[in-house]
Amino acid sequence: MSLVRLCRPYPGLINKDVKVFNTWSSHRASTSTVVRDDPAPSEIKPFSAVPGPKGLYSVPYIGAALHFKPFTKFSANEINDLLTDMRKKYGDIFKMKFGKENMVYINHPDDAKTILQAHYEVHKRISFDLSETWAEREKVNKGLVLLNGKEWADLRKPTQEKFTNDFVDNLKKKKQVDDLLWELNNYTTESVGMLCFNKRLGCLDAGKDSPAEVAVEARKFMEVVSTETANQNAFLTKLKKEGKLQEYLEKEPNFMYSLLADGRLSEDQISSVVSDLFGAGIDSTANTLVFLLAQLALNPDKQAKLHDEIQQVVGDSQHLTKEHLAKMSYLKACLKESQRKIFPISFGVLRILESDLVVGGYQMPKNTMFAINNRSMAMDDRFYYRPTEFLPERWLRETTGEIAKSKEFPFAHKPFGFGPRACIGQRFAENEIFIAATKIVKNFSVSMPPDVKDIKTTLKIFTTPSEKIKMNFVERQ
Ligand code: HEM
Repeated sequence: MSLVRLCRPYPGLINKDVKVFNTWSSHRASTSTVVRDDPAPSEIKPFSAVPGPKGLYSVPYIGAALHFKPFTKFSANEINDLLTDMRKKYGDIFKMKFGKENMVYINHPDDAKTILQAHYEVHKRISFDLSETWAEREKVNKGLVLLNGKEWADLRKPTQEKFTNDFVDNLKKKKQVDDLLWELNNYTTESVGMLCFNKRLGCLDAGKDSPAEVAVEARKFMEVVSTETANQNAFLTKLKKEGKLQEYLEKEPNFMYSLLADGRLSEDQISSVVSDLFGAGIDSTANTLVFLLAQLALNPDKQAKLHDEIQQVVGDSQHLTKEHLAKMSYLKACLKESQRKIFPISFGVLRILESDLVVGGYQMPKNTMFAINNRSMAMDDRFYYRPTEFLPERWLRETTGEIAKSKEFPFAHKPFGFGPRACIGQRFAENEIFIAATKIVKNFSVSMPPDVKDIKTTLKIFTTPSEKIKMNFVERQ
């Protein structure tokens, strides 16, 4: 099983009959350039009228390949530039061949809203791995949904802080790192490993073979998951027999126990849930942290502003509390802005329609595949003031005027997706990122070599830097 399969947030495909549901876009933007009227029913156009490349480009499989080198200037890695080009040519909705199907690309927040808010019963997924057997995993899905919410995200806060401190101590010794993503992979593996297995994996211990290394190799990765699941199961069963389980759980809330206690799930199924979480939780958060720290390094004025906020809110306190985090609006704005500048999911948020739907004036039939082109919207000056700049201020509650126009288009930026199948790890990831960023910026001034002016990315499920990121960590006095 590939790590892509484990990490991808778009597991397999299932088919069920669903009700017909019709709606059309209702968002009203106040910015004159983007106000759009809902079409009268007589004006609704058929799917065949959705614009897009035609002729050879619409031949299954071959059509998609013709958009790339050597036929055009775009490499596969530059698909987002190609899509932005297409938007300029065809407008906010266009379709292109994706294998043998059509993929409809959505470039306007109104239409993104219509699609994300539509009614989905089964949430078919667009799979990147044809060997996927979702039916197997569907049985455990309810477990995942039950886990959605604040409680389990809070489970690991105290230990999270402990190993964030270890991570910071390591950085104090190192002073600079040549591969920031690798360091952060260790941090996020430790973090999500603690969530999944209730124990430290030792990723941050000097001189030890890092489980993060193990995690990038799929076979060993599954070994870690199944061994730890079995260990955890045995441990909890022993506590239960000894009558000590309740006491243990009160002191040490346990994520895996909530799955084991569910009774509907076998150990294999729990391994499957946990491997999803473990896989999805490593690359996603590590890359997001890399880009956040890189943006702060590239924008020292914003870093100074964040440091001021941290000093004001946290001061000399050794412990970060949730009250501290609640007050740090600039920190949250920095993360949101960093995710806007570099959208974490390379392909954007994807959906398959389960019933007919009018989107942007077109009648889209059931089973239409949509890609919300978040990256293109993020750089669109109809929705963002000076979109190429890192401006966390645009997200602050008190900011008004043109700079804040992004707040009128919440559906342009959904880095964790939306609705019942939105990211299950959002709160956990945000906590992890906020704690790490606060501790790092509190302790260090971060910078990159002076010749680095921007971050280039490469196309993976989770957007990742195309080159190793070197970062200096200069301890603050
Ligand atoms: C910054 C970090 C992360 C980002 C940006 C991110 C983003 C996403 C996105 C965009 C989706 C698809 C949502 C949709 O289609 O509406 C998703 C799904 C998912 N994410 Fe995350 N994620 C992150 C961290 C995590 C973590 C830490 C975990 C686990 C601990 C996790 C577990 C999952 C799972 C299991 C799904 C599939 C949910 C389902 O299909 O019901 N993610 N994520």
